[in-house]
Amino acid sequence: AWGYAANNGPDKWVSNFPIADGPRQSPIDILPGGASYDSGLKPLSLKYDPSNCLEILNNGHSFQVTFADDSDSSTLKEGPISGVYRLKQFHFHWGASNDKGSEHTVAGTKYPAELHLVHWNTKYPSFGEAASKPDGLAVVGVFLKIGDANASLQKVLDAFNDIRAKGKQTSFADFDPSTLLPGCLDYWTYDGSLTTPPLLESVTWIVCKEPISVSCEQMAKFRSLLFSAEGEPECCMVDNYRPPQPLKGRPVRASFQ
Ligand SMILES: CC(C)NC[C@H](O)COc1ccc(S(N)(=O)=O)cc1
Ligand SMILES: [Zn+2]
Repeated sequence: AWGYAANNGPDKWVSNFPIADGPRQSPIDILPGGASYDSGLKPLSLKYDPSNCLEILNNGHSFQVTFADDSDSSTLKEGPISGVYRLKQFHFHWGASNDKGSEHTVAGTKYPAELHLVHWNTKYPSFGEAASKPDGLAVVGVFLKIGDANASLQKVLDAFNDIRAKGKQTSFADFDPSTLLPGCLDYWTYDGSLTTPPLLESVTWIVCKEPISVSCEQMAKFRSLLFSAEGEPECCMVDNYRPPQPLKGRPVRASFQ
């Protein structure tokens, strides 16, 4: 099965997922100078209902917080998208040290971690259906930068003791993911893909320019999770990021000047 090790990592994915060499793969290195300001881009409209928060789980690649998506109570609208997209889950990617970990990079700069808020287009019946459509998903990416401890993030990290190993999950209620968003919602946007297998080219990427803070101690907590399941040799969950992929002529637009 795919992973992030030398024998099953990003350079090996193309053998089982040939779309890995496709025309709209993610992540990318964002060059601010190469992005074009588009005054037609609207501000993001993110409205989340904490009561939709269901559980937190270690899926062996990252940890994710899953939301009830059977109504339009936690949604993304406006921005570069048309229609209504529902929040399905959020998760992170991070490094073994603070000099790497994000998937998108900005003029070559890597952040220690990156948050992904995954939404699906309600013109389709489900996340699974939407995931195979070119306009099926919209993922909001937020960079994490070393600084003050993040009180909102700490609530998520406090649940880690129950999900240390692959396959573990626990209930996680009443969390408002908007508390993880930066104050300024200026963004870059481009057409891309899932950054893990099946690497489907169905994602409108919306990457926030402003990072949120995370402390060194909080980053250490991320690194206490395991890729491995209980009873297997322990393997720390670190460096679960795909490196930037070729832009292949895609435009990157900016919502700000
Ligand atoms: C094809 C569907 C049904 N299954 C997909 C699977 O759940 C993985 O989903 C995802 C969802 C989001 C991302 S990312 N890092 O691009 O935000 C990657 C994989
Ligand atoms: Zn992701």
